[in-house]
Amino acid sequence: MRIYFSCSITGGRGDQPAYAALVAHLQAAGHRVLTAHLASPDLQGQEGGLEPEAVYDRDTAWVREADAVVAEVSTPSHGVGFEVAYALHRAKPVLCLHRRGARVSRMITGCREPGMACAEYGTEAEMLALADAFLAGGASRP
Ligand SMILES: O=c1[nH]c(=O)n([C@H]2C[C@H](O)[C@@H](COP(=O)(O)O)O2)cc1CO
Repeated sequence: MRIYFSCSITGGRGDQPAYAALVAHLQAAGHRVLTAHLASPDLQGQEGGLEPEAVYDRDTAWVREADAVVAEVSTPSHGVGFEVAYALHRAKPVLCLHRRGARVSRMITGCREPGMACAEYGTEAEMLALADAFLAGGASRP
């Protein structure tokens, strides 16, 4: 599947190791992660020179191209929240994953839009298993 992986940049990069593990796992399973670069530890260097309009146009095109969105939402991020809503309103299945105990907006955890799934994990292995289950079944929902 073509997957738009979404994660915090401006909101903070404290969960970057989890982003990297998730993207590597999805790629190893044969998925095409359109935004794999977002998991990189030196992302700011790669994205820093881009104009905001270029980022917006590129990323919204990738969301439209994707079969599903997998977002790691433990670290609050305007961009991730926007991408989640943008995807849902184009009937893309969305999975929002967050660490147990992370403070996540109730606009995410309370969202009951068609195609939306939200799950918490305790360990990295649990996070990966949740993503697998979503892509194997839940991601086929309209
Ligand atoms: O430079 C960027 N490149 C980029 O692709 N994004 C997108 C992808 C991420 O899933 C999301 C992160 O948003 P934010 O920067 O508000 O945390 O927005 C966001 C930025 C910076 O706002």
